[in-house]
Amino acid sequence: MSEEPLLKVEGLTTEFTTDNGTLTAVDGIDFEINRGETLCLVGESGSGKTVASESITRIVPTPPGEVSGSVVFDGQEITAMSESELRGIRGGRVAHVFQNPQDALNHCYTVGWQIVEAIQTHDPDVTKQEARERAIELLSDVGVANAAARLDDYPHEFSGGQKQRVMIAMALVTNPDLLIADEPTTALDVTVQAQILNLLEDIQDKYDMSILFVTHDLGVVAGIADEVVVMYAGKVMERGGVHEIFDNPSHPYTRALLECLPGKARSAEGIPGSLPSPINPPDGCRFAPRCDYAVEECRAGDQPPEEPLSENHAVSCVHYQQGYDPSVVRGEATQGDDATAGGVTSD
Ligand SMILES: Nc1ncnc2c1ncn2[C@@H]1O[C@H](COP(=O)(O)OP(=O)(O)OP(=O)(O)O)[C@@H](O)[C@H]1O
Ligand code: NI
Repeated sequence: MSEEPLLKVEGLTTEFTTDNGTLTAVDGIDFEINRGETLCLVGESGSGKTVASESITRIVPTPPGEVSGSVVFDGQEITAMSESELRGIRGGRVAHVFQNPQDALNHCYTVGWQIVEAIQTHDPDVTKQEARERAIELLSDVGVANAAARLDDYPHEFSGGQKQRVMIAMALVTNPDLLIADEPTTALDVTVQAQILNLLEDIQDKYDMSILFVTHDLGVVAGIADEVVVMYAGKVMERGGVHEIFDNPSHPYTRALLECLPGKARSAEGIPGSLPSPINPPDGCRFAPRCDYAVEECRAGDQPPEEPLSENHAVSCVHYQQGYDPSVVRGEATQGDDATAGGVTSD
């Protein structure tokens, strides 16, 4: 019998009431995160990754947002919890790290003061002295050199990468089971990015956490993910283990994202076209309007059901359904087929 996942999300849907109508940012997505594992939620800007990750503990603003579906965290249905019960989980067993550490740190207080404050808020029985010692330990754990001395420095005395380390230290205060990191390296330069990714891997082991890593950059996914969920316009396009996704990318959207990585065919321009309106999404596969391989069936009904490709790999694409030929979307020439794979745009 396999161990129950730490997080099990089913039919997660988040809608916003706007002046122009109801905007569905996340439209019935499912995923699971196993203990000690990292799941990457990846997709272009506006796909609904942030909203999905913030809907788990409902830190998404409600209203105007409304979250539905099931979120089971460590065996407990948390969607049914009251605001006050949820507060115990957020910033506790589930911690968040965001893209811009400067927005989250208070400029007026030393970094040490802020960590001590977080420690004492979490556990009022901890003395100031104990909290300071713990803060030094945390800062060392996240790789801040001379942690004891740096405690009395203000945020502006830290570089961007160091500030992100401080934010990670703050997230670790409660010894969370799940760390949700939303584009934590996007604002950093490439070398620092790599250091922060390594840090996350190190502390994941030390603190025995699961990580939900949100990014628009498939390039960072390979190094950190165990599992990958590719999102587009509020829906899941493809999911699988990191090897399945990189060695056998199957949805035209995933394949297009890979083509946009540095050094690849579309690295300069990105995927042509733009996301559909989340207020009035197209019928059929959400990606069909931008897909080189869309046929009539791709433009009708709902998002196609996920077709299993292997034990840990599934794709929501008509071309993988029975009666269709997936080689068309995979750029593999089919025998006796004169249609050019890689091809014809239908609009
Ligand atoms: N508070 C809100 N009110 C109304 N619409 C919102 C709100 N927050 C997000 N949205 C909309 O929800 C959709 C998904 O946004 P989200 O921020 O989750 O995308 P994302 O995948 O995280 O993109 P990025 O890579 O840019 O961070 C977008 O269309 C966005 O405009
Ligand atoms: Ni986002």
